[in-house]
Amino acid sequence: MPIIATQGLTMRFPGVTALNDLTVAVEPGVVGLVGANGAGKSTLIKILLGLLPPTSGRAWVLDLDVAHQGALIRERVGYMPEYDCLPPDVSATDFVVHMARMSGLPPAAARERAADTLRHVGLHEERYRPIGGYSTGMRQKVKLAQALVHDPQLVFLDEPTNGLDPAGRDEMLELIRRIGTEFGISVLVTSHLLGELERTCDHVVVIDGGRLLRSQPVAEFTADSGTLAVEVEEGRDALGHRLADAGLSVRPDGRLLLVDVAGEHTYDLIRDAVVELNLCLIRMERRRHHIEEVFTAPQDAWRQAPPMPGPPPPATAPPVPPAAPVGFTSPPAGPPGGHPWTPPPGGAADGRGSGA
Ligand SMILES: Nc1ncnc2c1ncn2[C@@H]1O[C@H](COP(=O)(O)OP(=O)(O)OP(=O)(O)O)[C@@H](O)[C@H]1O
Repeated sequence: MPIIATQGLTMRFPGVTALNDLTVAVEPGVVGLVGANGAGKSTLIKILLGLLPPTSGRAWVLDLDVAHQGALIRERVGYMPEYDCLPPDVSATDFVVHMARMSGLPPAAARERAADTLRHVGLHEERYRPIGGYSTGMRQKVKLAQALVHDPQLVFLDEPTNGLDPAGRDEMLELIRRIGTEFGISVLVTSHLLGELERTCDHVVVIDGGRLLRSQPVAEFTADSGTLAVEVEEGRDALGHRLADAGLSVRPDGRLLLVDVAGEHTYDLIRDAVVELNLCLIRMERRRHHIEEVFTAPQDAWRQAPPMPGPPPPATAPPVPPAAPVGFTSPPAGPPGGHPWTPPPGGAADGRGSGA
């Protein structure tokens, strides 16, 4: 059963469409909801909690209809809002106990659950101090604790890493992961940072301008790219030209060469070229996609790669005419859609680069 499902969900505010015909379903687990600022993430959460009626469309949370069963949804779902209005004069313990009582727990159970939850989020030591003296990271933990205290089936965490330094961010992401794995609570976590969701989530939903861009397991986002990253100690360019001569599609990327895998023989060609050129191979590994590439078409990504310099002319040879290496090193003379170091159709380039 999906934990969340929407069908043609649309939310229009005066002058802005926050959600635009959004249809998506997500299964239990740790789910990332990602989109730029203003993409519609918080609006979706408010609709899912039954707090904001959509302009049109329908939505269900834990099989409950947001239009009629908002109160039941809020009993079973915890919510960590993006912004806080925590009472400064109250301790974390008193605040979280109060929230537990509001959720219907009796006094003793509320105190026990609050102590447990504050310990889980890492606020055990400071729990009796007034919240007004807390750092941003501690305030985020209080918000997280109050979302978890009534033992929900599902939590909505709206930008939980906002305002945190790198160490605080890592700690929060680790906590979120544990909520899903150790406590078995499903999580919907929003972020505008794709990279941090890659480590934390099982599934990612990407929205852009209120529309669904993608909904996919993280493993599919980060599937094998079909590219080998090759690093040699010195002689990157010589190796690149040699591999292109051999008919491989190869381009530079910093210290690396990225080689499209055309079959098992690709490995043999690289090995042979390294040996023939007497180079020191540091690594050769399959590349995985990064989740950020969702926003970058593959051809754009390749265009960002700096064009490879042509091979330096041998000291004794006459200078290479400027036009000669173009077919080998720059895209215009190659096949349509080709890229640096892709040899022209019909096979290898003239071989001037090889063995340089
Ligand atoms: N109550 C409202 N009245 C008018 N416009 C609103 C209202 N709430 C949200 N919006 C608009 O709807 C769009 C989506 O806002 P929303 O807060 O859902 O985005 P978000 O993805 O959560 O962004 P952020 O990451 O900045 O929090 C924005 O253009 C926002 O200005």
